[in-house]
Amino acid sequence: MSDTVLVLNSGSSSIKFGLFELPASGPDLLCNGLLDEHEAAPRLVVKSPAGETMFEARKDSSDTDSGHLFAEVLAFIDERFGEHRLRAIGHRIVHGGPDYSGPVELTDDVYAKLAALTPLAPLHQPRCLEPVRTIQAIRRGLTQIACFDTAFHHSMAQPASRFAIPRRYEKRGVRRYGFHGLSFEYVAGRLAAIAPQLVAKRTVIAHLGNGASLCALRDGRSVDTTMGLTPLDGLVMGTRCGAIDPGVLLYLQQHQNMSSEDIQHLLYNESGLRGVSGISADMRTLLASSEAAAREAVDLFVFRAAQEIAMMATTLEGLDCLVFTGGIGEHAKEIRSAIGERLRWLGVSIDAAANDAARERISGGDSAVEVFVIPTNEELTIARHCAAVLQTIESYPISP
Ligand SMILES: Nc1ncnc2c1ncn2[C@@H]1O[C@H](COP(=O)(O)OP(=O)(O)O)[C@@H](O)[C@H]1O
Ligand SMILES: CC(=O)OP(=O)(O)O
Ligand SMILES: [Mg+2]
Repeated sequence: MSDTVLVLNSGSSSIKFGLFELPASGPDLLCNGLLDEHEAAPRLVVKSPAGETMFEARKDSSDTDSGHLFAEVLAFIDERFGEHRLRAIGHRIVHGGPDYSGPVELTDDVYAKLAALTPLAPLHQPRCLEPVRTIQAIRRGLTQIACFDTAFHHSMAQPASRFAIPRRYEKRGVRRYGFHGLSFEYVAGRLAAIAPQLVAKRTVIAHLGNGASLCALRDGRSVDTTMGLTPLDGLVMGTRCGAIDPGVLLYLQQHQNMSSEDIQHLLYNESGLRGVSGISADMRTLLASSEAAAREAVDLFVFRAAQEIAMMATTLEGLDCLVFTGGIGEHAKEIRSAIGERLRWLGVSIDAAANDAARERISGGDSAVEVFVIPTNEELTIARHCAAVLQTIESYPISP
C-alpha cells in the first residue's frame, strides 16, 4: 500500500485536480482531471497519465454546488485506487497574504486568516476555500494543506514590492504580493533542468492563461512580477483589465454612478479580452474570429504583454531568457510570435518553424535572448509541497 495526495487547483476559469502517489523519489501522477464550467452543462473528466479517459460525468447546469463534484472525485478514487492510502488533500490557495511564505497545514485558524483575504482575490479565494470545507465535511480528519500562489514572490524586495502611497498603508499589508507562484516555481525548476547555464541569467517567465502575469527571476528567485495586492494588476487577462489608471475608478464611482461592487464586477468579470472584444474571454475564440473587435482585443493583449516584459527586463537590467507558459503561452503560436516581433529591439528573435511546432526552445540562431515554451504543472508543484509538509507531520510518515 502506498500513500497518495489529491491536489486541487481551483483557477478562475477551471478546476483541475491530480492524484499523485508519493514515493521517496518524488510524486508520480496516477490520474488527473478537470471540471470545465464553461459549457452549459459543466463536465467532469478524469484521465490517466497517458491521456485515456477513465471517468466522465456531465453535471446538470442547475447544479452549482461544487461539493457534489468533490464527493464524486473522492468516490472515484476510492473505487479505482482503493489499494492506496489517501494521506492529504493539497489545495492551490491564490492569496496567502503577508504571513505565508511556504505551504501550511490547513487548520481552522489558518482557514480563518485565508478567508479574511477574500476581498484581495474575490474571483479566486472563495473558489479555493470552498472545497476545504466540503472535504472537511465528507472526510473528517483528513489532512489538508494550503499551497500559495503568493509564496514564491516573498523573495521580492523593495522597491518592487512597494506602492507609492503613504507608508502607513504598507504596514497594513497594502503592498505588491504577486500570484501564479506555483506555476513560476515549476517552470523555473524545469528551466534549471533544461538549461542550467541560464539559472544565474536574467529570465522572464510569461504565464499567459485566463489569468496572466509575468515574473522576473534572478538565480531562480522572483525579483519582480506584474500582479500586485490583487490578481487584477498587470497584463490584459480573459476578463480582468490589468494595469489601469486609478483615476478611472474614481471617475466611474463619482460620475458614472457605480458602486464599489459594480466596479469590482466590471474590472474582474467584464473587462480584459471579454470587455474589449465584446465577444469572448477565450483566446481560442478570438483568434478564430474575423470580427475587428476580436483582432483589436488580441492586439491589446500582445501590446501590453510586450510592454510589461520590457518593464521586467528593466528590473533585471537586461534580458537573457524568455519563457512562455499557461494555456495561451503554451498553445497560441500566433501570440508568441506577435509578442516576439514587438520585442525584436530587445534582441528577441523567434524561429517560425520551432514556434509552429511548439518546440521547447523556439528562439532563432540570431536571437540574443533564449526563448522557451515550457508547459506549466501547478499540480505537481503542490504535490511536492504536500510531500514535504507530510514529512514534518510525525503521524504521517511517507512510505519509502
Ligand atoms: N490551442 C489554443 N490556442 C489558443 N489559445 C488557447 C489554446 N488552448 C488554450 N488556450 C487559451 O488559454 C486560456 C486558458 O488558459 P489556462 O492556463 O488553461 O487557464 P486557467 O487560468 O484557468 O488555468 C484561454 O484563453 C484559452 O483560450
Ligand atoms: C492568480 C490568477 O490569476 O489565477 P488564474 O490564472 O487561475 O485566474
Ligand atoms: Mg491558471
